[in-house]
Amino acid sequence: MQSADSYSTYSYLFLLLLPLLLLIFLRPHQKNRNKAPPRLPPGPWRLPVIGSLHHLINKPLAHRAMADLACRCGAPDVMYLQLGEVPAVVISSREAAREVLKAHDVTFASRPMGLSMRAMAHEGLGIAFSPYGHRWRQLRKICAVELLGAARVRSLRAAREDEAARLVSAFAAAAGSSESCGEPVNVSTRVAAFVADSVLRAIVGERFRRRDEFLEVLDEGLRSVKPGTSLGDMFPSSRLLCAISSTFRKDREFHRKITELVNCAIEQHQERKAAVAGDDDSIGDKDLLGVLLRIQKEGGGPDFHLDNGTLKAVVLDLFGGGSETTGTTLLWTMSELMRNPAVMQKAQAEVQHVLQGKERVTEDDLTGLKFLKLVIMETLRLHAPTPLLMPRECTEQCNILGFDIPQGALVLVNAWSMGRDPKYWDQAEEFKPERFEQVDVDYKGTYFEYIPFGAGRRMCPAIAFAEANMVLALAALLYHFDWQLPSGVSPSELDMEEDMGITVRRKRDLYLCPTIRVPPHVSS
Ligand code: HEM
Repeated sequence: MQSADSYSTYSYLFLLLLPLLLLIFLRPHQKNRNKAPPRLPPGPWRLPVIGSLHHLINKPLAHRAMADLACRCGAPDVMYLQLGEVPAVVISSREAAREVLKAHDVTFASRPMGLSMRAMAHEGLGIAFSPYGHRWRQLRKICAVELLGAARVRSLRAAREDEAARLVSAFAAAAGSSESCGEPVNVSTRVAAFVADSVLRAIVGERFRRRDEFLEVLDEGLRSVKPGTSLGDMFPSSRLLCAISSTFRKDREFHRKITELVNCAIEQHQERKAAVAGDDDSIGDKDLLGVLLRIQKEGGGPDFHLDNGTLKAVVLDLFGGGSETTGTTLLWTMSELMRNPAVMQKAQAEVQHVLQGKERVTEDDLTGLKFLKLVIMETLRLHAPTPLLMPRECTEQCNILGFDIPQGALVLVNAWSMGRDPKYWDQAEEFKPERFEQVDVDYKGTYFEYIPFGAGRRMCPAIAFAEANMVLALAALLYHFDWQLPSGVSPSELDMEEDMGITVRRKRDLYLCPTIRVPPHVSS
C-alpha cells in the first residue's frame, strides 16, 4: 500500500513537474526555433555540394553571366550564390552598392584571401590584397601621399611625355601617307608597350631593360590567371582539390615570374642610383622605387616596418595594376571611337583646336580637352576593365536592403551591369560621351551607378596617375593621326569580343590603319 501510495505521490509530483522539465529540456531547442533563419538574398536554385556553380559553367564572362542571372532570378539589388563551399553575393544596384561601399564600408573593407589570392600574394601582402587594418592603412597612406598623389603624378610628367612621343613615332613609322591608307597596324601591342614603359619608368626611373619579358609574362598571365575561379578557391576545405587545382598552379607560376621581374627592376634601380649619385638619397625621390626605398630606410611608419617582402608586393601592385587597366581602357576607347565616327570627328576637332599646329602634345595642352575626357568616361561606363571591381569580403553578418549577408561571404559589385542599366542611363548601350555634359556624375566613388574605380576605402588610389597616361596618349593619337578600319570592315562590324582574365580586355588585338595628320616632331 505504502509503495502504491508513494508511487502515486511520485506520479503526481512527476506530472506536476513535467511542464517544468519540458520547459528546461526544450528551451535551447525552442530558442533556436524562435531565432529567425537568416534572410538570404534571392538567387538561382542550388545543387548539393556545388551550390550555384552550374549556372556559371561555360560562361567565362562572369560580369555578363551574373547580370543575366540576377535579372532572371529576380535579384535586381543583391543576389545570393553558393560557389561550392563559399557563400557569395553580387551587388547590382546603386542603392545596394551605396550600402556596401559607403554605409557599411568597414564591414566590407577586406579582400577574401582564397587560394589564388594567397598564391598571388605569397611574397608578402601589398596594398591590394592586405586585410583591412593598421598595416593596410599605413600602406594606403604611403600610396596616397607618396606614390600616387597629384604632386607625384605631376613630377613624373617628363617621362610620360617622352613615352607618348615615342608611341607617336612608332605609329608614324608604320603609317600611310595622306594619299594612301597604310597597312593595318597592331594598335594593341604598341599601346601596351607605351603604358608598360610609362608605368615601369615611373617605378624604376628609366626604361626597364626587361620590358618585353614583362609584357610577355603579363599577357600570358592575364589570359590564364583568373583569380577566385579555381576549385581550391571554391572548396577551400579540400586539400585534394587545392593540390590538384591547375588554376592555382598557373597563378603561382605567374606570380613567380613576375616577382623575378620585380627583383630585377629593384636591382636595375639600385645600379642606376649607384652610378648617378653614389649614396646621395635625393635622387631616389624621382621615381616610385626610390620613394619606397627611402621610406624603408626611414623605418616605415608608426608600428609598421616596410620590409622587403612588402616593398616587393607594393611594386607588384603598381606593376600589374597600373599597366593592364590603363592599356585596356585605351584600347576600348580607340575601338569605340572607330565604331562611332561622329564621336571620333568631334574629339579630333577639339584636339586640333586646342593644340593649334603644335609639333608635340604636352600636358600643358590637356586641361582644355573637355570632350576627350568625356570620351574616356563613357568608355569606362561601358567597359570597366575590372567589371566586378576587386572582390570584397563581408567580415561580420550584415543587413543590406533587408537581406542578411553572411559573415565570410565573397562580395562582388557588378560595376559593369550598373554602367549599362537603363534605370540609370538613357540609351544605355550607346556610346554617347555627351551624356556626361548633362548629368552631374564623376568616377570618384560618389555616384554608385558609375564606379569603374570602385568606391569607399578600397577604391583605386591611382585615378590621377591613370588619367594622366590615358588622356595624354589619346590626345597624341588623335592629334597626329587619322584612323581607318582595315579595308572591308565597317564600323558596326568591328570585333568587340571580350576576354576575361584579371581584367576584361579585347579578345583579339585591335588593328587599324593610321595616316599622318600632323607630322610629329623628330628630335635631332
Ligand atoms: C583605368 C585605370 C584603372 C582602373 C579602371 C582601376 C580600377 C580599380 C578598381 C575597380 C579597384 C578596386 C576598387 C574597390 O575595391 O572598390 C582598384 C584598386 C587598386 N588599383 Fe586601380 N585602376 C586603374 C588604374 C590603376 C593604376 C594605374 C594603378 C597603379 C599604378 C592602380 C593601383 C590600384 C591599387 C594599388 C588598388 C588596390 C587599392 C586597395 O585595395 O586599397 N590602379 N583599381
